[in-house]
Order: sequence, then structure tokens, then C-alpha cells
Amino acid sequence: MTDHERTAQELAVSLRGITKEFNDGEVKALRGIDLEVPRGQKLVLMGLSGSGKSTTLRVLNRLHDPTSGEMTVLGEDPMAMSARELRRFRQRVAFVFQHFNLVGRLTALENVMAGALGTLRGPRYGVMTYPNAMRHEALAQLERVGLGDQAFQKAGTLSGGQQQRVGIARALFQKPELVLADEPVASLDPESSRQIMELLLTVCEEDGLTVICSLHQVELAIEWADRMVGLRHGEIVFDRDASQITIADASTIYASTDPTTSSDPEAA
Ligand SMILES: Nc1ncnc2c1ncn2[C@@H]1O[C@H](COP(=O)(O)OP(=O)(O)OP(=O)(O)O)[C@@H](O)[C@H]1O
Repeated sequence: MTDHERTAQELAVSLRGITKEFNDGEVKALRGIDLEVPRGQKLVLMGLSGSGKSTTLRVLNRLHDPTSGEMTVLGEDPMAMSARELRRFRQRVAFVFQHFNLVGRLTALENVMAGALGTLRGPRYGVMTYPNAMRHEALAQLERVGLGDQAFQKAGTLSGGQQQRVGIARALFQKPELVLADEPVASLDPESSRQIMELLLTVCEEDGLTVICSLHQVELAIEWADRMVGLRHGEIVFDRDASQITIADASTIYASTDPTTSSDPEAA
């Protein structure tokens, strides 16, 4: 194994000069992102609306193809994958969505098992059409997120916080190595937000997963992240260890002034 390959194995993510343009270059969503994320790190992405957080997350599991640049995710190059390899790769990279992305008319349990549909042949209709071991595992994950009693309740009838718990159980059910969470608490009230972030990061820590999460709540980010990365206009303008950051520091990313001109040289 070469040094480069060894480093790629130790890192969950390595992005080099990643750009992403939309509308034939009219929108430059990412303008050269360089980012290395060690395995097991809990990284929060911050930035104003439109700064490129979602695009970064979506490039990582190839929901978007980058326009240019190189990337390695979990030791592999997603750009070089066939459709089949990409399906397998996406089992290793779970996504937690802001609006939960559950099927409201299906039970919580079925929504969790939907996380494994990529590994099953053909569609499934109803809980009993999934293998027994899968049902047990899905139930165990629902219990883990505190929803064992709601396993057979239709997802659409659950509260927002409960729906996101299902979203987290679905992610864990995939047995991922990397969890990408796109503003997972943006649709929730402050108390539920705190509970859900605590849950997400605790379970990911227990399972030794890498988490990359976009989040607007600076206090929550400082409390739960190992590292905070700020984006502005598709560029990284802030990259620090969360333990060395204050709310005022982190808030510069949301200030009207450009943090690259801040008096603190490290904030650039
Ligand atoms: N599918 C798309 N087509 C065209 N432009 C897009 C598309 N997706 C994102 N963009 C643009 O790319 C830029 C970055 O968007 P992105 O969604 O990554 O920002 P964000 O930081 O996640 O914002 P928010 O906090 O509002 O979710 C924005 O200008 C956005 O309008």
C-alpha cells in the first residue's frame, strides 16, 4: 500500500479542489473545497443559506457530481464507481435529512427497513415481506432511539422529533461508516433540536461513526462537534477545533462582515 493509499484509508473524507457549478456555470455553489476528515470525527458545517453546505454533503455521496476536483470517501473514489458499486457505497454512507424523508403512510418500522432496500431484490410491501433478521434489527434500532413503542405507528402521525428519530434509526440500520446530516434539526423546536442532536451524536459516537452535519445552531455545534468548518460563497473560511471556539467566534460566519477580514488571523 502506498502512503497516499494508507492516508486515504485513515481518512473518512478527502476533498481536493472540489467545485460544483449549476446552470451551466451560472451558479458556482462550491469554489474549490479542500477538506480532510479523519475517521470518527464529528464535524459541523456552518454557513449562511446558500453558502454550499447541502451541496458539499450531496457531493460526498454523489447525489451531485462535482464539476471538478478529486475526492476520496471511505477510501474510495465515488466518481470512479459503477451504478452497482455506488449502490453498495451508499449503504456505507447514511443520510439524515432536514425534512426526515419518511413515507408517512408506512409504519416507523418499514421506514427504518427502507434503509436496506438497496441490498434487497425487488420491492417490499408490508413488514412481513422483509427477512426476519431485518425486522429484529430495525426494531432494535427503533428501541435505541427511544421509539420501540411506536414501531407500528404510521410515520406521518409521529411528531417532528419522533420522525427524525426514525430517520436516525434508518441511518443506523444501514450500518454505515459515515453519516451525513443536512440540517437535521432545522424543522424542530429548540428542546427537540437539543434532544435530537444529543441522540444523533451519542449513537454515532457509540458506533464509532464519522459524522458531517450542517447546523445553524452555534451553541449546539460547539457543544457536540469536534470540529467546526464555516462556508461562505462556496469556500471554506473557518476551520477550527470546536473546543477552542466561542459562540462569538462561530457567529462571525453569520455576521454581515466577511470573516476573512476579521482581526483574528485564525478566523480566516
Ligand atoms: N440543483 C440546483 N440547481 C441550481 N442551483 C443550485 C442547486 N442546488 C443548489 N444550488 C445553488 O447552489 C448554492 C449553494 O446551495 P446549498 O443548498 O448548497 O446551500 P446551503 O448552504 O446548504 O443553504 P441552506 O442553508 O439554505 O440549505 C446556492 O446558490 C443554491 O441556490
